[in-house]
Amino acid sequence: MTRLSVNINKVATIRNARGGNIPNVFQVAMDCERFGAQGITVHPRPDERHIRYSDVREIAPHVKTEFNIEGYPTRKFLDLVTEVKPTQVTLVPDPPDVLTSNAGWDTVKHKTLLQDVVAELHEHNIRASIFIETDAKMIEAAPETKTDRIELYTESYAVGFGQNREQAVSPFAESAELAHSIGLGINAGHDLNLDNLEYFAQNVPHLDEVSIGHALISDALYIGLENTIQLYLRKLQSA
Ligand SMILES: CC(=O)[C@@H](O)[C@H](O)COP(=O)(O)O
Ligand SMILES: NCC(=O)COP(=O)(O)O
Repeated sequence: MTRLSVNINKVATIRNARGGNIPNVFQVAMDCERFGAQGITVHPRPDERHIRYSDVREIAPHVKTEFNIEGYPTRKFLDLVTEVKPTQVTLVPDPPDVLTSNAGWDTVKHKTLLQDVVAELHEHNIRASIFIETDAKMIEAAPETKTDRIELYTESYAVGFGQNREQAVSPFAESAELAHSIGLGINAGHDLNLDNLEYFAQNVPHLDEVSIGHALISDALYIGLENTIQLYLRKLQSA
């Protein structure tokens, strides 16, 4: 079954808004696992607008499921991840000032950079994943980086889901088949939610993990974190 990795960035957004330690990001990570999450995802951005480097250092030794750290591979980011050695690092081509992730890697143009970074992650026994769009050329070039997985950037699916779900999901189903055929593991994320997740998981084969944050934490404001995680898990179980 596809693993659910809960992205807790937005818990840190609320914490930072008042400058204290409420909500306690570390405790939320531990509770997400207790409520059934099969992974914890964080995205420490250069401006630390939400997840701080100190959060990563506090959480890392205590995650019992899988710890996935996302980010652009600056030296500072790589020093952090090779220090804490999470299960997985997801490389994202985000410039520092971007509102949120909005593009996948150009695996042709940035082949050498990605090869070097993936090699460094592997030296520290960290699984590598690269954030990518449903572009066959980009996916076909991904194995040359030696990455273990790709993460399909699912914003276009979320945007198109309401209009025409079949049309929205088909590029992702095709991309997953292609990726699987060339030996890549398949993750997915960005703007997945309670409405669109089940159909995605039913129609995208070989899906190892989804990482979900913004919608899940927003849902938890209404129905509670434990109920929310259980609902997302049931969507994946019924797929
Ligand atoms: C890579 C990805 O799609 C998400 O991790 C996204 O980057 C979330 O980042 P924000 O929580 O800063 O929007
Ligand atoms: N990799 C996607 C992720 O971690 C969370 O994205 P979102 O659900 O906050 O859009």
